[in-house]
Amino acid sequence: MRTSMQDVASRDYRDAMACLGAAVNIVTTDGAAGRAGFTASAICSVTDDPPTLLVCIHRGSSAYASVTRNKAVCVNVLSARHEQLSRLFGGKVPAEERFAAADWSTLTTGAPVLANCAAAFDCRIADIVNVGTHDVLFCRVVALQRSGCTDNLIYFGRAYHTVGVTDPAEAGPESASGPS
Ligand SMILES: NC(=O)c1ccc[n+]([C@@H]2O[C@H](COP(=O)([O-])OP(=O)(O)OC[C@H]3O[C@@H](n4cnc5c(N)ncnc54)[C@H](O)[C@@H]3O)[C@@H](O)[C@H]2O)c1
Ligand SMILES: Cc1cc2c(cc1C)N(C[C@H](O)[C@H](O)[C@H](O)COP(=O)(O)O)c1[nH]c(=O)[nH]c(=O)c1N2
Repeated sequence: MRTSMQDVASRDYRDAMACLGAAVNIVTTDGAAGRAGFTASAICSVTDDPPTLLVCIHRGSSAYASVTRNKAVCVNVLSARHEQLSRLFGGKVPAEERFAAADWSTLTTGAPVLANCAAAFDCRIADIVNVGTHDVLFCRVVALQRSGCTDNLIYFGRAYHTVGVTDPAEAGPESASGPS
């Protein structure tokens, strides 16, 4: 199907975006404005000098006030075994219940860092740009956590998939490779 620029409805846009596979992350924050976190796929690297990534957050998200007031986030890149955790942080579950489901530490900003995630980027928010329903957060990386980097959780075609080699001993029953 071809659609011209002027007819692009948000539903058509989302249907096309569902064809763009993306890594799944849990973005967390903590500080005076409280602890919060949400699942996010709209994240990418901006520049390595200074190390900066961007995160798109819906202004209606329950995490929005805490994230923007604390001005700090940790981007926790999920591994294959984190599908269930991604679902918990994907909406409608109270923050305490989301965080109770995993082990967390901190690096520099105090934002929660997920134990054994593929990588964690601890960031201060350097700039915020409003675009439509979302804010684009430009996040300066101030500390890192890296682990084995063996596998990733991917969202594609409105379903979870995995890439890389997953240790069967670590994988949960829900994290088999392929759509779920
Ligand atoms: N960037 C986002 O805010 C974003 C991304 C992925 C999923 N979601 C949310 O997760 C839920 C399930 O999503 P789904 O992929 O199964 O079906 P969907 O039809 O809602 O989304 C398909 C694709 O469109 C994009 N998208 C969805 N909602 C968006 C939004 N509000 N702004 C910008 N891009 C958006 C994403 O790339 C998503 O994978 C929905 O509530 C969706 O809004 C939001
Ligand atoms: C795979 C996947 C990917 C994303 C999301 C969901 C899922 C399942 N969501 C939605 C987001 O996680 C959800 O809306 C928040 O948790 C807000 O819900 P609550 O307001 O907390 O109930 C989401 N939201 C957002 O603001 N930016 C994003 O990049 C994404 N990406």
